[in-house]
Amino acid sequence: MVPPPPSSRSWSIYGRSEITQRYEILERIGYGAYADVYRACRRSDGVLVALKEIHDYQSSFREIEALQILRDSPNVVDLLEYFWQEDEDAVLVLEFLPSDLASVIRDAKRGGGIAVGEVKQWMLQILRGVGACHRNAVVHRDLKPSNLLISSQGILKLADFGQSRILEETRFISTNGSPHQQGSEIEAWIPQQPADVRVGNQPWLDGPENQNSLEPRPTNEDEYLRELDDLKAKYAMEDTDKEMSLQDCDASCLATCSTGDVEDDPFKGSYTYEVEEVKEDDEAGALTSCVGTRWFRAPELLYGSTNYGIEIDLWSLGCIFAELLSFEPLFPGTSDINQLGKIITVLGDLTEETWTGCSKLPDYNKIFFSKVENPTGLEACLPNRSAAEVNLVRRLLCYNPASRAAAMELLQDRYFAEEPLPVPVNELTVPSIKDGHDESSPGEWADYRDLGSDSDIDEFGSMDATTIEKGFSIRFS
Ligand SMILES: Nc1ncnc2c1ncn2[C@@H]1O[C@H](COP(=O)(O)OP(=O)(O)OP(=O)(O)O)[C@@H](O)[C@H]1O
Repeated sequence: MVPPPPSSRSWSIYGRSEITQRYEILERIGYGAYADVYRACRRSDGVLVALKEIHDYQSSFREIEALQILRDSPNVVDLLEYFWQEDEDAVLVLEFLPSDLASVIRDAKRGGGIAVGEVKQWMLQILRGVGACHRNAVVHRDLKPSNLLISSQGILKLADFGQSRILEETRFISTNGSPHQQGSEIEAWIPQQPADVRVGNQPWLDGPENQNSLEPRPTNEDEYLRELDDLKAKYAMEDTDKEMSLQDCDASCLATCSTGDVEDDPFKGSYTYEVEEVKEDDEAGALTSCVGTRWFRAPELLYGSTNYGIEIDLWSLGCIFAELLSFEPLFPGTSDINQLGKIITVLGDLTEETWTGCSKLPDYNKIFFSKVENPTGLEACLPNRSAAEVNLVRRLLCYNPASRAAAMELLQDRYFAEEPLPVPVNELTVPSIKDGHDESSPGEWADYRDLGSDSDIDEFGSMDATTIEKGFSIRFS
């Protein structure tokens, strides 16, 4: 999504005395779909911080909740405090992290690569950060290189939890219905009570609306297991409802046209999604499929799944690792359909043979791709990389979400124990300049970033659209 021009932004942070008394705001350093981020100096001790002013209630809530849960994780950005008053945007005070993985990749592309020992250390830190999220039942839902921030000492930290969700038990069940075989995650079902770091008087947080979203967590295991049973029953019913209301297609972002739309524009559904960007998860707990930046979005999301879990982060991780190894985005799709096409061209057909149960995905029977006789394969996308490196990426980029290796599992991969060993963190090369999204620094890399977000022009290639019972089907070649 293209953010509003600076002139239409609130800039309200400068008028917030409770903030400006404690922090000197130095400059705006970035913005995203929902937030403006400023570099600031804490008046009491001169420490640099990032002030993230979030313009969306739900994003604020999600980011604060996730960061509280993950507050002791060394590879997750530190939330120092936050300000949130009624009728005002939330402002999060975060540790200031001057660089990010996108800049590491940019510098590698421009100037001769990254040593294998450094690649391994970046990967280890990413895996520890993602592992911490998943152990705590937090699914990030927007992992990409520019959300992996880096301190000047080389410590990499996951940031931007505005799209994150705390998962309930059912989200650890893979979409094909079998329990997820990731032992370490089982204990992580028990969500932790977030520590309270509220600042100031925030009575509205205790009102009924907020009690709803910050539900008290069960405190002991019996209580928790009882809640799981309730949830299972609830989601079982919900899934049946979804099957029956498939033709409404209102929860998916791909080819969501009804027959009525065909007359106007068979691809209106896709365009609509581009404009709407992130849809909300519904109140009953079904997740939206419209999350994350497209290039890093898992195939089940592209096919409209609303019943997914940590596995979508693992797919993103595979794309990030591939980019770290080749300095090029692996699947740079220009539309959701084009994105799926790019994935299938490399990995081969997505069928019941490659992922049992995929035909039940909401949009699976609406989009058909011609059979890919000779998939490109990951090796060809990662030229000059070792078999161990390709294998690491392959363990993440599995069509079947349940087959994707967990972050904690990958930490044990022999790749990290083989020579050359990961370099110590303080020997990593940290780019001194980060490419922001700021208007003042447009250019090649900014364009690169924009391409990854949901934008506009679709490249469909040749296609046939035919009317079917539930709407229409599109066949691409
Ligand atoms: N702790 C931080 N230290 C330094 N810079 C930061 C920090 N947090 C965010 N930024 C900068 O601000 C930019 C926007 O922040 P962030 O990605 O968190 O916002 P967002 O609105 O949620 O973005 P997106 O549209 O990518 O989801 C980031 O790309 C980064 O450059």
